[in-house]
Amino acid sequence: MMRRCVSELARRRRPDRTVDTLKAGFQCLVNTSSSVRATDRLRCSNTYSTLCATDPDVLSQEASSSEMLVDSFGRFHNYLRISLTERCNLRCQYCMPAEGVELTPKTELLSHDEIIRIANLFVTSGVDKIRLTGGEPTVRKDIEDICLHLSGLKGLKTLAMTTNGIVLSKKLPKLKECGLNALNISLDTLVPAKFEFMTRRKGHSKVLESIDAAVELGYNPVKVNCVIMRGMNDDEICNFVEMTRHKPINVRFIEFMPFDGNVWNVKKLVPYAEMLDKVRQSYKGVERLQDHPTDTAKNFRIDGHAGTISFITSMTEHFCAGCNRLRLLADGNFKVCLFGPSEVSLREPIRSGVDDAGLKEIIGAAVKRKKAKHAGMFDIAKTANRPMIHIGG
Ligand SMILES: Nc1nc2c(ncn2[C@@H]2O[C@H](COP(=O)(O)OP(=O)(O)OP(=O)(O)O)[C@@H](O)[C@H]2O)c(=O)[nH]1
Ligand SMILES: C[S@@+](CC[C@H](N)C(=O)[O-])C[C@H]1O[C@@H](n2cnc3c(N)ncnc32)[C@H](O)[C@@H]1O
Ligand code: SF4
Ligand code: SF4
Repeated sequence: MMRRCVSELARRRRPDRTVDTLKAGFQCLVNTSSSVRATDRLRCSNTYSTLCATDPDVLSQEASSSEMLVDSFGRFHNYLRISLTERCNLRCQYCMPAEGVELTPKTELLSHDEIIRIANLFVTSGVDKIRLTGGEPTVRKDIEDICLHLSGLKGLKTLAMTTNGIVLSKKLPKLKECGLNALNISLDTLVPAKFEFMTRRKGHSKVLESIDAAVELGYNPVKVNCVIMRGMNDDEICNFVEMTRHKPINVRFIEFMPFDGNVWNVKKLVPYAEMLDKVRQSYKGVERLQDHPTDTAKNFRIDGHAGTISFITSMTEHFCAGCNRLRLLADGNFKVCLFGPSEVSLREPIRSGVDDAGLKEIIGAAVKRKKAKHAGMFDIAKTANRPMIHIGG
């Protein structure tokens, strides 16, 4: 069965199909087939390699990429999320407890130079996309300098940021000059009073200003991240869809996920299918787009709208088979899965004088231990992880 599927992939290979599509198809087969024996996995993996062997994109990727970034399911990780800080100028209910979180002492946080050293190691090994997150990345005083150094790393194509937009509009022109070329801004409500309730802080109009500033500066699309919680903002889904009518933005409705201290409950989760239903009841011509195999989002266009909408369905339809993401936390811990509790420190070996080969060994071993998929929302909710503000999404 497995062999037949892989040959089918090979037979259907066409120049207009990207290698990523083939790779994701291959990964889905491996990850979803519980009956696949190790020998079959190997055979499939070889078939996949043969499929790709003549593709110039793959040849060049393989020449520059490292085994360190491939996990035991054949997933290649080209996307590193770096959490720059545990601090934030908001206190979102879904992300952190009201009383705040324990902060790591400053001496145990990665320095600017340590961040650049680790990022450089990943980029020279094949990472071509870095996302800066937090906490709130824009509260770091050296954020422009960090962007400048990271965007200068040879081989990095995308330097992205996820931000709450509170102080972004002022900083954005400089950040763009420093090489920030992709932007996701979080906004969960269009009602100022609700914003204050959800984030426990003021600043709604500043976030709206930042979204407009980002559009004016040519970020396209500006992605707007909207965590939907039942009884809180699920009545605003269509108002957010309306924002895409004239603005070239991509509004992404995110299923509420459980993390330490965010009082997750399945009753507060609005499943993807229900959100999509709501949109379809109010809009005609809602059409699914072709997603990239490594996308976190399921993407849709709506007839006549300048922008698009998406759903990030981590809880009801996970997308782990195409996972290409790794995480470096502000304290220097390396985390291979958003929901995997296991972490390994890169800060300690660096401060004990490890060389790059030693660091690569530590990283590679952690990547190889990565699980095929997360454990499911009910198990995740029972397992100790960190508060989201420490992980960065
Ligand atoms: N389950 C899961 N959720 C993720 C992962 N990466 C990001 N998310 C969630 O997706 C939502 C949006 O995250 P972003 O920081 O905008 O990152 P992204 O979705 O990778 O953004 P793009 O690179 O623009 O696609 C947040 O709720 C994240 O926690 C992941 O690897 N697994
Ligand atoms: C942790 S924040 C860090 C970056 C920045 N402070 C911001 O809010 O955009 C990264 C992303 O995770 C999302 N997020 C936080 N807690 C979440 C949760 N419990 N479920 C789903 N998404 C969550 C936020 O909405 C944001 O888009
Ligand atoms: S989601 Fe972002 S803005 Fe909100 S508390 Fe968490 S880190 Fe801060
Ligand atoms: S839950 Fe873990 S394996 Fe699944 S997509 Fe997210 S980081 Fe990747």
